[in-house]
Amino acid sequence: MRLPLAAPIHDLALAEQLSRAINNKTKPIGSLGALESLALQLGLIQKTVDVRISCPAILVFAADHGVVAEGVSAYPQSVTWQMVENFLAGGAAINVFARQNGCALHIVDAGVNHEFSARDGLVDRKVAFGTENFAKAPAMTAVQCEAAISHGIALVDGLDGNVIGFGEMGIGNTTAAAALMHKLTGIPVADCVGAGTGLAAEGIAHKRSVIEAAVARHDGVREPLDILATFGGFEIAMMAGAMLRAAERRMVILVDGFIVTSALLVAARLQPSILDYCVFSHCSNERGHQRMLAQLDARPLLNLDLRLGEGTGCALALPLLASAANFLREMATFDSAQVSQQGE
Ligand SMILES: O=C(O)c1ccc[n+]([C@@H]2O[C@H](COP(=O)([O-])O)[C@@H](O)[C@H]2O)c1
Ligand SMILES: Cc1cc2nc[nH]c2cc1C
Repeated sequence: MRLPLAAPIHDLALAEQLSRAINNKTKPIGSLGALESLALQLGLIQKTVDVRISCPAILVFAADHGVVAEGVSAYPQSVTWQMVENFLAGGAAINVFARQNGCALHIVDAGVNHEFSARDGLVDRKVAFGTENFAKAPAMTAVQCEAAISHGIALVDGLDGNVIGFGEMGIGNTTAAAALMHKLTGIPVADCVGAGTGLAAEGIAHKRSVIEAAVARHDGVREPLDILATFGGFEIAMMAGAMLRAAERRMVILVDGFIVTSALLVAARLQPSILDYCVFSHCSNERGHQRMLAQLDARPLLNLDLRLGEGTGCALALPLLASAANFLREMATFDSAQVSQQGE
């Protein structure tokens, strides 16, 4: 399988041109804070000072996880397909926020343990009816893992816009994400596990022991793609593939919470330059997300104690991304508005 290549966005001359454009706007230097760094990043990604957000889309990747058989989630597996139906009916939080912000929403069945009837709005890329239980066997075969990555790549080729937001739905996927985090960063499992959909302390301790035992069982696994196949999920692998292709196409990658960031961890091990294209929408309340973000040197835009997933952080951060592009394109300069500069 040929993996997409992400070119670094570094360009000193353009960075200077962008900084000059940002500093010439009618505001004290630096006063738009994180929006200024965002505008600079957008300019470097799009290779222009004329930055714009066009046709943003959020993709929600849904899949099931065999490891739920170990009792690692507060909710039953059936919630995955039931929430997919809710997405298709327009009633979930992500539907509300995407509608509110004029963002297209695509629901992808990456591997839900349910037979859906075909219909508009559901993108069928089912690799299998859920992964294997990684407490007992690798979650997926290498072939399944490659299939999921390839589907992710192809899905991005079908998009017209220049911003892609990542969301997911999958009961049990915080267990997969925590295992990936541990394997890819070396951070102790205890610091990677959290409440997920709402486990109490006892449940979190059990989840930790399930992951620790599985990590010991699959001891020799070292390479990022092997780690992904052993502990990941179909939605996580599909997101990793889609992220890699999005960066190759110089799209902005909007990152949601703990699970989406775990897919990015995998992708960044394969292609470190992918991080140049990422905008981190928020810091999730899931324990572990803060440290995961720190591993990636990421500064999230929002801190709202969200822990929902679905791409909700992306939808909420989208207006900030638009504000960054719009201030750079539309604000008057000191010259054009005849406003005196510092010390003039
Ligand atoms: O995005 C997050 O940071 C996040 C944190 C905790 C839970 N979730 C969502 O909750 C589900 C996984 O939780 P769990 O407890 O079943 O592993 C899955 O559908 C995720 O979208 C999402
Ligand atoms: C109801 C519900 C909605 C979700 N959305 C994302 N993960 C979820 C988990 C549950 C349990």
